[in-house]
Amino acid sequence: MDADIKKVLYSEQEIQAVTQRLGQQITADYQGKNPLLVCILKGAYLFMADIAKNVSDYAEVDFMNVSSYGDGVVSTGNVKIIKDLDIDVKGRDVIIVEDIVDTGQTLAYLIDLFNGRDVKSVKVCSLLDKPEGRKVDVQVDYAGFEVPNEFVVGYGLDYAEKYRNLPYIGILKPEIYTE
Ligand SMILES: O=P(O)(O)OC[C@H]1O[C@H](OP(=O)(O)OP(=O)(O)O)[C@H](O)[C@@H]1O
Ligand code: HPA
Ligand SMILES: [Mg+2]
Repeated sequence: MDADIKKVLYSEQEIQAVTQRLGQQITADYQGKNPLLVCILKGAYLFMADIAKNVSDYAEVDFMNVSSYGDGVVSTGNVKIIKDLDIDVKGRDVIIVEDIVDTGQTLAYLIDLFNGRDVKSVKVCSLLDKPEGRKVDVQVDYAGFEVPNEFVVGYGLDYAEKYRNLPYIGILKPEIYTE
């Protein structure tokens, strides 16, 4: 599978170190608050597990599946809810756990949605941030790594559902999606 990867950006070890750092920051900031960690499927499935293990105070977890890329490398701009949360977010301190913030459209949609559901607070923890991809202005409160304006895969991130199980983050060879 590595044959499709142009360059490895972050190794499994580097990702582990960053999830520890972010987990410790969240623990310090949410002492005694029982935050709700909301995993945005499918991309954040591995990151969520690592973040949750590194938050060493009480936290709850829930899962939401939203999609806007389908099988392509460009956002359709249309964020679809495939599975909603089970837990009521009203009055909760919500932390959205994302794999990547690219155009920012998914995040903007989710923040609006949660504010409309009367959360007490909503913050964002994303493994990757691609600032050059931004179309809407959104803020990432807990960010792992900045990535260049290229299509990246691995550690949860896919192209047409492939590569999610790679243990590292890499740039996908453009010929894979242009040929
Ligand atoms: O900032 P944006 O441009 O909105 O992109 C970020 C979102 O896009 C990807 O989800 P995708 O729609 O590919 O669904 P998936 O997580 O199931 O792959 C990714 O996992 C983020 O949720
Ligand atoms: O670079 C990316 N890779 C995979 N999924 C994505 N969703 C938004 N940007 C990306
Ligand atoms: Mg995807």
